[in-house]
Parts: sequence; structure tokens; C-alpha cells
Amino acid sequence: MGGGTILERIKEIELEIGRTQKNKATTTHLGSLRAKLCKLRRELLEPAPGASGGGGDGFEVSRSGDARVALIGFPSVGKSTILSEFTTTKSEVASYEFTTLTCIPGVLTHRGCKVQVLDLPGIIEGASQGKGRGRQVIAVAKSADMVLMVLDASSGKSEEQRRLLEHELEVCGLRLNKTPPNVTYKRKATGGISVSFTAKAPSITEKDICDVLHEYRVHNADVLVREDLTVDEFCDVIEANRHYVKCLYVYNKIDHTSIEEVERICSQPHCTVLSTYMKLNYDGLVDKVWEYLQLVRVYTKKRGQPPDLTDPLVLTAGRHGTTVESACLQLHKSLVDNHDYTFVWGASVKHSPQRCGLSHSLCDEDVVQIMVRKVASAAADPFNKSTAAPTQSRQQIKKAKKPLKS
Ligand SMILES: Nc1nc2c(ncn2[C@@H]2O[C@H](COP(=O)(O)OP(=O)(O)OP(=O)(O)O)[C@@H](O)[C@H]2O)c(=O)[nH]1
Ligand SMILES: [K+]
Ligand SMILES: [Mg+2]
Repeated sequence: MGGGTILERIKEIELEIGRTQKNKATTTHLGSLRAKLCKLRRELLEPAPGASGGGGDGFEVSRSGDARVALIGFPSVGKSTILSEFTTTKSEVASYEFTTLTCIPGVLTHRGCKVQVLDLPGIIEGASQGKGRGRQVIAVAKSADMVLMVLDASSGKSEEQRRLLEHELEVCGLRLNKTPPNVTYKRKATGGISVSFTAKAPSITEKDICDVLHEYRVHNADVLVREDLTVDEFCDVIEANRHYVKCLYVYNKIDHTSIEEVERICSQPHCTVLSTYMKLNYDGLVDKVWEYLQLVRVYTKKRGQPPDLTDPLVLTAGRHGTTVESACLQLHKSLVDNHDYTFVWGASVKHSPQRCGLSHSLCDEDVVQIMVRKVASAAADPFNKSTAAPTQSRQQIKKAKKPLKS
């Protein structure tokens, strides 16, 4: 035990987990094996100190547009065809595998938003361990707001390939269509371990949590569990570097499958079908992507004028949030510092317009008129460029307004 390469040790532990029957007597052992596995996988992914880290030839494509979608899939499932059909960029399409060797960006414009779509080389089993260009591809997937996992519905291997790819992404710290566990974990300097539950959690016990913490050599920490979670998910909380990404499974080439198969696919969650040959379900795919990205378009308006409906601010729930504050930040930081209130029209308010504070959550197609505090001679209209934005900070203003107590 303990010897061999990281990969060999991972294999060994996976085998042992497979061999160990799950029962009361073995839960501690299984928990500690799981935690060990998590640690080893992290070691595998983190380049050794001093090593180049497999970098250098990563696909650094700069982020542009309002959201980023990555096309992930085995070779020749039709990723480049999709990029070429749905964006104005043409990516080379061919019947042989590994046609695409690098990351090719395109832009999909929908409802006034620009979505960056990235075509990528095909990945295969073992990608997470550096097979092919797997690691670079997965690094791009991590940077995306959404993954389109493209599968070949005509191959008869789509389900197997899907499981393999899910495993590769999982091993690299991606969590598809999951939300971060609702657990607070705080390390401390002293005081030992304290675990409390505010919800029933049949999948994990206090002892499991203590065992995992012990494995991570954590001896002082507060843990508050607010929902049920597994030991693996608790390891995710400790590792704290997981990427929670939406994933839509796109079964392409349905021109080569039966109606029954199409029906089977469509009845599964997070799945849609496509045929680029017969141009089938293009609108369905774009609608799904739009639904998953949950982009919030916010139109700004100046006092006494109609809103500007041509150029929305686009907010994303995952990346920067969808509050009035996020909208202000996209325009200028001073709008947050000097924010007085914002008039909001639209679905996020009961009465239109409604005065809202910075923490108010906006909905798609809301209209906002941001009002800043009147400070000295500066005007309240942030969109009027002829009047300089107030330079005093909120604290300064508060101080100035506070009557002196004695
Ligand atoms: N029957 C059928 N074939 C398709 C469809 N979409 C793409 N193809 C074909 O599938 C083959 C592979 O397409 P590509 O777009 O190059 O696939 P890829 O996933 O980008 O492949 P790599 O870059 O090699 O990973 C090409 O011969 C395409 O013409 C489809 O909807 N139906
Ligand atoms: K190909
Ligand atoms: Mg390609």
C-alpha cells in the first residue's frame, strides 16, 4: 500500500472500495477511502511544483460576449458541424476523428445576447489523465457557463460514451447539473470539531464527517449541514475547488435513429436531440441553451426618456449575480458607491415602477433607472455624461449627514 504512481494508487483504492461491502461496520473505512481518493485525484490534477503543468499549449481563448458554452464530446460526433451551423464561424468538418485540434470560438446571437460557443477537439476515455488533449479541453469546460455534451445518437454507443465523459469531467472537479452542497465549513485555529445539522441528512453521519476531516488532517473546524449529502459531496466542500456547471446532452445525428429512440432520449432530463443533416430541432436546441443560461437582460433608462431596448446589460446568475448591484457594477463602480435607489419596472417587482435597493434581484427584461445620491453639485442622473459622477463615497456621505451626538 502507498507505493506506486498516483494513478496506480487511485486504481488500488477504487478496487478496494469496489470490494468493500457497504454496511455499518465498514462505513468509516469507506469514508476514509473516499477522502483518500479525492486527495489523490487532486494531486493528479495539480501539476507538481516546478513542472510546466502541461500548460504552454493550452487553448487560451479570451472570453467574450455574455456567456460561454463549450462543446464537449467524443471525436466525430458533430461538434464542429454544430459550431458551423449555429454561429457565423466555420470550423473544419470531416468524417475522420480528431479533425479539430484546437479551440475554435464562435458567437451565437440570440435575443440581443451574445453567447460565445467553443468548438473543441474530441476527447476520449482517459482524457482526465492527459490522454489526447483531454486536460486542456476539460480546463475549457471548467471555464464555461454551460457544457453541451454532444453525443452520436446513431452510433449505438451514446450512453456508454456519455457515462465515460461524465466520469472524466467528474474526476477533474466538474459537477454537472448540481448545486454546491448547502454546508458551511469553517476552519479554526482551536476548539476542536463541531458538527451541527439543521436538516435531516440520512446519507451522512457526524462520525462520517469527523472521519473525513481526520483524513484531511483538519482538527479544528465548525461544520453546519443544512441538507442531506453524501461523503463524496462533503469531500467536495473541503476541496472547495469544484466547478458547478450546467450540462445539456445533445444527441446529434437523429436522422440515423428510430422515432422510438428519439422519444426515449427526449424523455430523459437534460437531454435534447438534433440532426444537422436534416436541420432538425435547431430552435429546440437554442431554446434549451437559452433556458439553461438564465441570462437576465436589463434595459437602462434615463429620467424622462424611454428605455434603451437595443443594448441590454446582460447579467448571469452563476457568474456575477442578477441584483441591482450587479447591474450597477457593469456600468460603473461609482454607481454602487453612490447608489440611492433604483426604479425598477418589470417582472421582479409588484408595482411598476418600484424603488429598490442594491440587493434587489432583477428578472429578464426589467427596466431600471438608477438614482445616485445628490452630492454637492453633481447631478443624480448617472447616464448623463455631461455631469461628472459624484466622487464622495457612501461612508463619507453618511458621515456628512449624521448629526453630531454628544
Ligand atoms: N448523419 C449525420 N452525420 C452528421 C451529422 N452532423 C455531423 N455529421 C457528420 O459527422 C462527421 C463528423 O462531424 P464533425 O463536425 O467533424 O465532428 P467533430 O465532433 O467536430 O469531430 P472531431 O473534431 O474530429 O472531434 C462528419 O462527417 C459530419 O458530416 C448529422 O446530424 N447526421
Ligand atoms: K471529425
Ligand atoms: Mg471537430
